[in-house]
Amino acid sequence: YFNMVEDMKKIRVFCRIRPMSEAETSCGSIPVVDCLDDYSVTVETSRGLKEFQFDRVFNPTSSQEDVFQDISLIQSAIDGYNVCIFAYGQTGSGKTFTMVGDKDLKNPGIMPRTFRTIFHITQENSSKFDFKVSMCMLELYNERLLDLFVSPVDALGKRIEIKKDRKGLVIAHGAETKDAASAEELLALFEQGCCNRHIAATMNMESSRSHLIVGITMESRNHTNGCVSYGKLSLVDLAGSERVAKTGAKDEQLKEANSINKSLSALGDVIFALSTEQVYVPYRNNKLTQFMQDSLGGNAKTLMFVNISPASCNTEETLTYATRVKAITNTAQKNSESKEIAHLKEIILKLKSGQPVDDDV
Ligand SMILES: Nc1ncnc2c1ncn2[C@@H]1O[C@H](COP(=O)(O)OP(=O)(O)OP(=O)(O)O)[C@@H](O)[C@H]1O
Repeated sequence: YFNMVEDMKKIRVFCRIRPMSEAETSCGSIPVVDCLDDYSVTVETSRGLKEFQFDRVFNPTSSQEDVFQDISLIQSAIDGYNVCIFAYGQTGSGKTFTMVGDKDLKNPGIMPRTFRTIFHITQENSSKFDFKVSMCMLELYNERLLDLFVSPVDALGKRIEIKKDRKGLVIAHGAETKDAASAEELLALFEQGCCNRHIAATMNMESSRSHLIVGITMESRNHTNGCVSYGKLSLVDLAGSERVAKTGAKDEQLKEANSINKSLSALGDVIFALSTEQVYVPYRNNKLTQFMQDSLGGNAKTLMFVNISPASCNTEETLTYATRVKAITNTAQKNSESKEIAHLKEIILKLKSGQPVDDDV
């Protein structure tokens, strides 16, 4: 039943408003973004109040737990679906905070919490299934994929190609894939990857100017009938797309910004094509969308965060991002609260509380 509910909502957009930063307050900016309820955001603009709808809105006081509690897609990936969760938004809007957490992981975000949840679910089901969990970790920098499980110098000498494997999953051919038997092992692999990313940053590849891609593959074998299913979870922390004119970027920075903008607009085109049910979906236009191909569209489930700053100095960017995702939320909204979904939700609640259900769906 859980997957039936999730099936009806293939792309969902959550909005997270971060608190005002010290820099914003000290330069005289004021908060102009408000949450009307769990689904709507208003932005005060010089042309009046603009309202935007999302599948869920998190306000500046929402904690990392609150955000993670609303993500139910980890179970879907373990059940054999391809799932993609990513954060999108202006530079400094809170993408890394949402996806990874703060610097020393005192306030862990979606990625570390996901590692724990995967093993929590697999342990709960270990009497019925054998599970195998593996992970690859990549950085997309200036349109080049780099393996974060090898040293940055070695990574530069490696060629990584995006291919489909025998099971039909998209893989980064040439990149290391490591198995993990516990949440701690998965977290240790992730920290190793982050460490290589920091070293690379000191070699002039600033990490916030690159996209971080974590791919987790989950294989489950049913003890009773021997059936094997494969699910893939792609967790992506996208680089911020800075407006080149505003930042006055030059040479190398300009190349980085252009490359980031290229992959973000390719991703935007794919999401738009999917949400408007176009026949042709332009996955092959960019390495980012090529890698995410099996986790966007088709049977895959996508959760996109749009991170925004509440400050008046960022109103223009906030409006741009909110407007860009409007086409998607409109479609998602249409699918989200049908009678069938409400009925299935009721059944799930009953099952959770141990009450009997009539199987008349
Ligand atoms: N919800 C939040 N609560 C508290 N602090 C936050 C929140 N979101 C972001 N921050 C803080 O705001 C700052 C910028 O956030 P973050 O680095 O996540 O932005 P970003 O969108 O990933 O930026 P970039 O595109 O440059 O990588 C960080 O210091 C972060 O800790």
